[in-house]
Amino acid sequence: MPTSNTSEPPASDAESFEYIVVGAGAGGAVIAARLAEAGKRVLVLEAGDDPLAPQHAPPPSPRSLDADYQVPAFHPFATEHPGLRWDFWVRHYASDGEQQRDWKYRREHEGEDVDGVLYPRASGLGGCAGHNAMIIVRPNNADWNHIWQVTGDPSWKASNMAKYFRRLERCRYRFFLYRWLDRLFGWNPSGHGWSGWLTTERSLPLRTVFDWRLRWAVRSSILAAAGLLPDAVGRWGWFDKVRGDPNDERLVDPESWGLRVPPMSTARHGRTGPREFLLDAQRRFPANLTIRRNALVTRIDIDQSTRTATGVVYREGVRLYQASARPHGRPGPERRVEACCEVILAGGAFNTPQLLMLSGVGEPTHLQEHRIERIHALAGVGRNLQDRYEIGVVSRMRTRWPALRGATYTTADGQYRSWRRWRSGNYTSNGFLFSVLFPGKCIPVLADVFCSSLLADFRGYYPGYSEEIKKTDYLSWLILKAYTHNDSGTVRLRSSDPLQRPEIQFNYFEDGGETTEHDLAALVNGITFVREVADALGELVEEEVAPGRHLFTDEQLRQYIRDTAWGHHACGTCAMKPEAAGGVVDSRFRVHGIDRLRVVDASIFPRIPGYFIVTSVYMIAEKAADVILHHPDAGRPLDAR
Ligand SMILES: Cc1cc2nc3c(=O)[nH]c(=O)nc-3n(C[C@H](O)[C@H](O)[C@H](O)COP(=O)(O)OP(=O)(O)OC[C@H]3O[C@@H](n4cnc5c(N)ncnc54)[C@H](O)[C@@H]3O)c2cc1C
Repeated sequence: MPTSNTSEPPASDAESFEYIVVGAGAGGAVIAARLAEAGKRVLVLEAGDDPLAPQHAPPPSPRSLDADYQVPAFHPFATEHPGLRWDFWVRHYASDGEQQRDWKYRREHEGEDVDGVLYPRASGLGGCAGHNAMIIVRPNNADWNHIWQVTGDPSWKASNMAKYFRRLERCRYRFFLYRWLDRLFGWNPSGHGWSGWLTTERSLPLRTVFDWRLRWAVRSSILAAAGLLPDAVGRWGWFDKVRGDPNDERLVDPESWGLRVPPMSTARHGRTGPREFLLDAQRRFPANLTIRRNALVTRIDIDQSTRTATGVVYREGVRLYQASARPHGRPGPERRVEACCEVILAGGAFNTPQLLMLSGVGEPTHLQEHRIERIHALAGVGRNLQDRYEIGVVSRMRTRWPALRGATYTTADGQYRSWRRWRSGNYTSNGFLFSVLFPGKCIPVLADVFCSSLLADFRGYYPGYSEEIKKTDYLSWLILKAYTHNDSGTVRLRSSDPLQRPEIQFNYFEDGGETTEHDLAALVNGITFVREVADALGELVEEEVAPGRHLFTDEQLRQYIRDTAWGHHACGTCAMKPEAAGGVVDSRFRVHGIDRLRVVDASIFPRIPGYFIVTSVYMIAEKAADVILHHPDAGRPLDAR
């Protein structure tokens, strides 16, 4: 019988660190780097490898892992690269009939019974920040104030959280005078950071500027979009004043709608992020930071009598987790390592709840189903799974975009050479042109519909989707519904085998009531909006291929949305709320009822924040470092407290 934990004293020969961080993704890498900088002895255990300097050769692939990781335009290929990818298969609906209406649904894939829709994740140093689209958009103030309301902890107030964005960012796309005014006089109206670890840039490839057709298309779309927004003149004034910057503090919340040009997390137009920060911290503080790759944590060791996390158990091996590309390596023997201060979980919204449940923390009947010995009953583990709803409106153009001539999205073409030699050209961009934000219906002030245009054929995630990105005669609008009302998704164990993926059920549009109607209505508005913008392109467009203009009534569009929506910002499965309200962690990231165990990743959000989630994850990791380091007991082993 698989038991999760014992109350035996730890083996005396086990290695010991002050902090053990599980997972080196957006949350884990940042907190580990900050703790190591502060002089703590930290061990990072990461199931994946380093994409740029792998310990083990990645599985054979025609594509270069190095380029897919670094080149902004190659991010879709990074999500399908066997050296990085973790494929999850998720259900949007419990009913088979409803689920199978989605053409992206697969019953079987590569000889495996998958029964779901592909949900890409990345494993390796940087986690999903190693394959994401690098879009950096800070959340609204309302998101932090909501956590303050839920927890009663005033340190979550937006006015306090703003400093974390400044701390982490190294903005390189706003007027340099701002940097000096901040440095000399402490005057910083834009709220940007100038010397953090996350470089943010924008890209404006000359080829797109010189492509008259694209220029005309962008101009016409912007004018059409601006004309559709209320108070077009006032909003244009704001756009001009802050250069369409979604991260300018003056635009967060009350002015959160209008036209935007989101920046990317790139340094000299190559991907940068938590991986680079973590490795830099290791270079600066080698004695403090140990990083073990290809190390899958299978259990948290929790002392039953004191309910205290004392360490973790892990297994070494290449691509051990079933979500990784095959071939899977052979799992090495179980190894145990002790944390004399704390264990910090940062495995992401799917893996952190899985690990807690495997370790005996979760809903008692569910643990019993899998014959896992219960350490602490915590019903909220794996509940409250949330995501955006996303929809694509895709048009085929009459001719190819001249700016994309010769683009093969491989290392074999001139555009790649131009990126590699000069860091210039189309591949410096992630493909997004500009975005429009507006309130879809439900929240009158906060924008909840985020529409972005990109030069590609993109209709969601399914095996091989990245090949479609190579088409050079398409324009897609990605409509993202923020502040969705669905919090009934779940992550549950499929088995007690830690190498198996959990069962993920999003329960889309679940409540069927007014709030579902709000979400659907907002998405219908999004489709109508981008269609009107696309109409401004007149003869340039050959045909709308998805949804297709034959679908035009509200009812038809709602059904289309239900059938094809997807998401990629999963969060909330270890929510920061009081235990009685279904919470898993308190406002100091501590797991309710278990001592010396924290969670610092996307799973802690009680409500899905903002529009793109990774900036919020970076900010909470910065906050968690403050919470841990400024606590009077920080760094003191338990028996000394
Ligand atoms: C395709 C895609 C594109 C995206 N684009 C954007 C974007 O442009 N902008 C944006 O803001 N957000 C984007 N996101 C979302 C964002 O990148 C993620 O939400 C964010 O990285 C989540 O951070 P995390 O720390 O919770 O988890 P992750 O970044 O997923 O990190 C978790 C890490 O933990 C490791 N791990 C898990 N379990 C274990 C274990 N048991 N033992 C050891 N290691 C373990 C994993 O290997 C992984 O490296 C995108 C997401 C996807 C999937």
